Amino acid sequence: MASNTRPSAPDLLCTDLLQRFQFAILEHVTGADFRIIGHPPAWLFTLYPDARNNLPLSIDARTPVLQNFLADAADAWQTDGDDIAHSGFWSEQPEAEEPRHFHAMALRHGPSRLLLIQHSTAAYDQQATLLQRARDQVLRQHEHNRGHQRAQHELTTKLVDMERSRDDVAVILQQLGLATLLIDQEGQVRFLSASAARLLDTPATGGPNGLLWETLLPLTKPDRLALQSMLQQPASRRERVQCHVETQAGRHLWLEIELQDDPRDTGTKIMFLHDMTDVHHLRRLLELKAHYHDLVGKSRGMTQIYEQIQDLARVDSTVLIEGETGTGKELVARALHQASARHKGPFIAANCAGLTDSLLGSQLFGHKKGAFTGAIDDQQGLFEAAQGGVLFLDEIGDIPHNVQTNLLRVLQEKEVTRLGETRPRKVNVRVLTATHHNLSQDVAKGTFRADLLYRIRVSRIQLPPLRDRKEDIPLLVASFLTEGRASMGKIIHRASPAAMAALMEYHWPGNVRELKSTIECAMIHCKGDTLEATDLPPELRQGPTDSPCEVVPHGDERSRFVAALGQARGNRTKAARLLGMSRATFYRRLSELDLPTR
Ligand SMILES: Nc1ncnc2c1ncn2[C@@H]1O[C@H](COP(=O)(O)OP(=O)(O)OP(=O)(O)O)[C@@H](O)[C@H]1O
Repeated sequence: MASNTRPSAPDLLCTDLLQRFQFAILEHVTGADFRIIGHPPAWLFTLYPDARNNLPLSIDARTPVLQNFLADAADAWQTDGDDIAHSGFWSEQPEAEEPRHFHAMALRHGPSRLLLIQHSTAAYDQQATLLQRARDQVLRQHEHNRGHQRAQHELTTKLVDMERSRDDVAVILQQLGLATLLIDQEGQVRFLSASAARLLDTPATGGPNGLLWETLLPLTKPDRLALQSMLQQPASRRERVQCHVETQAGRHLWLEIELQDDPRDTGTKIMFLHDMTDVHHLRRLLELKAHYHDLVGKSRGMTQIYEQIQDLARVDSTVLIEGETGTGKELVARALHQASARHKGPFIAANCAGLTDSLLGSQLFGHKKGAFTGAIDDQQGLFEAAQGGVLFLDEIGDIPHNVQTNLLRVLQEKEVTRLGETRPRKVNVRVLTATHHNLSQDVAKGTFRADLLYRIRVSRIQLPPLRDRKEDIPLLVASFLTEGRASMGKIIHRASPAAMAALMEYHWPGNVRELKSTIECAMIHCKGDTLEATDLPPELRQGPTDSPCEVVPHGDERSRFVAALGQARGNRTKAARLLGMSRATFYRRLSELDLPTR
């Protein structure tokens, strides 16, 4: 075990708690060198066997994601605030072992630059489940917190042995440094330890002061009821109660409250307050920053998008989502739907590109039987289908003029009239739209109605291209490897440092969609458990290659399209995927390039 532990008294509980969570705590020394704080978990030595003897521990290409993360960590260490940098989840598979999943956080603690690495015990490809489980795990692990149990044992023994006055109890509680209250049968606070007073931003009280615990602890009603009910339970059936408290100084705390009987008088209860606020914040940060619904990314650009989505989820306005092809516009629309009060209603996506006036009109607004040739039945449109939910209109810049006029009317009146009918029907639908066009320019050119633009652009979200947020690439790669593992059944856990460098270097004109198809393609050709640079398409590599990976050659755009169609044997969906673009964009470019769309 590492010998240079630094157990300063106030940090002991915290360090112990982090270790309970399987955190390895490293302090930055210089460059990639770190000093291990406390007792490192055994898994650290499976990653860095030499750390057992050769301190300091040097982070290197054995953990490429972690090595990569050091650049982000350096930024977080430089700030004076409470910035925490998150690596997101990644996997390592030490020789002859099951894959293990990790995430790391970098933060400053006074002058110390800390790197916390956590071994995540659940499968990281089920992050949502993991977060829920992690929370349960927090509770379970905390339950077994040895330091705390020792303290409680010591307390109980002393109470039984000594049978002294309450003053003695108070002295012991005080010395143990735990946040505790003693409450009598009437619910009055008989004692409040200095730690508890500090935690609650209230003066300590060594003796009875007539204050009820409900007054001292400003809990929400459900939390108060839960605690009251726990007070009635026999000791064997009591569980910890999780509570949120806003202190007198306005601080928000997340506590777990544990109740014990005073061994000399079971009418008196000892309340232990466990402060879980940091853990709560860390988890929230982790949850908020590394991914949001199905969106992956922890760059500043993406975290700002997550915040925007959260804000816009609270209102019901139309939103225009702008961004290059493959930047995740549809995922943003889906996240907005999921985060909003309409999440129980439907999410209907319609692509407006490449459809004629009447087809798109009938698709959106519905039609009456006989309204046009082929209208063999009454048919509701997508507006009606999205009733109570969200209608996402992709490629809104491509809708024909006639449909623009009808759409404007629906947005204004909140009612649709099916083609061939005169009776309008009320609709309650939130409309989200997306485009890669510059709609202001389309308005200037006269191809898009200005009044419709103002209607749909009440709020806007602008997605950054991938080349402007390359720090998201390792996280996206990890996420696509996970998806690929599930769908292809190939156990590939990581990209080699050289492959990762090539992925970071490339300019990604097709953005995240192109990255995703690149990883899928590379996984097909990968022979081992690590993606190598040679598994990547040639445009990402330097020098010639004999990789059999299916790729589209460089050259002018028309030849690239022709080559892609050839490779895909005329299958347009496959050709679009090879070029890293959506079908809609592919069809649009085909007609712009004067290539057959059928
Ligand atoms: N931030 C992201 N995290 C994870 N996957 C992403 C992200 N952004 C895009 N993707 C993936 O890339 C692909 C394209 O995403 P999406 O269809 O949302 O892009 P788009 O901007 O709407 O594209 P287009 O303009 O071509 O229709 C999808 O497979 C999606 O899952």
